[in-house]
Amino acid sequence: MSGSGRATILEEILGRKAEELAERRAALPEPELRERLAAGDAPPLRDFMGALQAKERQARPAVIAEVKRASPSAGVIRTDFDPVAIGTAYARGGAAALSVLTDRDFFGGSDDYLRQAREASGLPALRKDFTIDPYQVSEARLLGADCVLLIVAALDDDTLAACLDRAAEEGIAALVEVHDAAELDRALGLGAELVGVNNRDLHTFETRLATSLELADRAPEGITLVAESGIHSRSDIDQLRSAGIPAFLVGEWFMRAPDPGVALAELLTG
Ligand SMILES: O=C(O)c1ccccc1NCC(=O)[C@H](O)[C@H](O)COP(=O)(O)O
Repeated sequence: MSGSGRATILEEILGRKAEELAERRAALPEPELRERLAAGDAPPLRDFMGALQAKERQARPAVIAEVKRASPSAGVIRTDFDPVAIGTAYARGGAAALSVLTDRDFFGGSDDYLRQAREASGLPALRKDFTIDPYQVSEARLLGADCVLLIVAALDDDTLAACLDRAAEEGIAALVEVHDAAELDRALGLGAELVGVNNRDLHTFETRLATSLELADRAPEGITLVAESGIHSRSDIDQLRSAGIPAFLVGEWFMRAPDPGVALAELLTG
């Protein structure tokens, strides 16, 4: 609970996520989930990390383009929401990878949007959701995700370590999201290799590009950093790149554009 005694939005989301997890486990118990994976029921994996690094080698910013219908901070963002059209547009516009919101209650997302956008784009995809248990990592793999989001502020060290282990076991990447130096140190201490710095304070919704700029200096060589949230322009990207950040996660800017693929291409070409 926050200092004011009222639950913050992150606490609210995590409370609902625990209920949803119980519902999902009842519908597909973990042993069955893992049997389905062992039987090869998941789509073939795509190399998420490789896609970010390939763009790095080509000296172009690697953009993870987000498929997001709504958010707690902005409400409904896109009314003509078509994940197939958006995924196709992002592939055409030069995305390195997709991020697809699957949380239904707070972001209007769906597991189907992940399947559909990934299939239409041919790109590796991050399942953007609130992971609180290794079950969801295996579930993400079954849905076809190539990467899962692990938000440090939402996890204690044991659970974060268990989720990272499960991601390694399933062969999928983990984007470990931090917002301050203490969270970055925790992520690195547990061996995270792909680290997202969220410029959005998940308690207040304020976005500050400076968050990524400040934390970039603290990340050692060999860590792939992704700046997330509040990125709107080529000059934002150039500023972040000059601090050594090679990859960028952009949602709302593209989702509000008439053609998200054109908005992405414009961001890439400046
Ligand atoms: O966006 C929100 O309102 C939000 C609220 C609570 C938890 C997470 C939230 N957003 C997730 C994200 O971090 C963004 O979708 C992502 O980084 C893209 O940000 P943007 O380009 O600003 O849409």
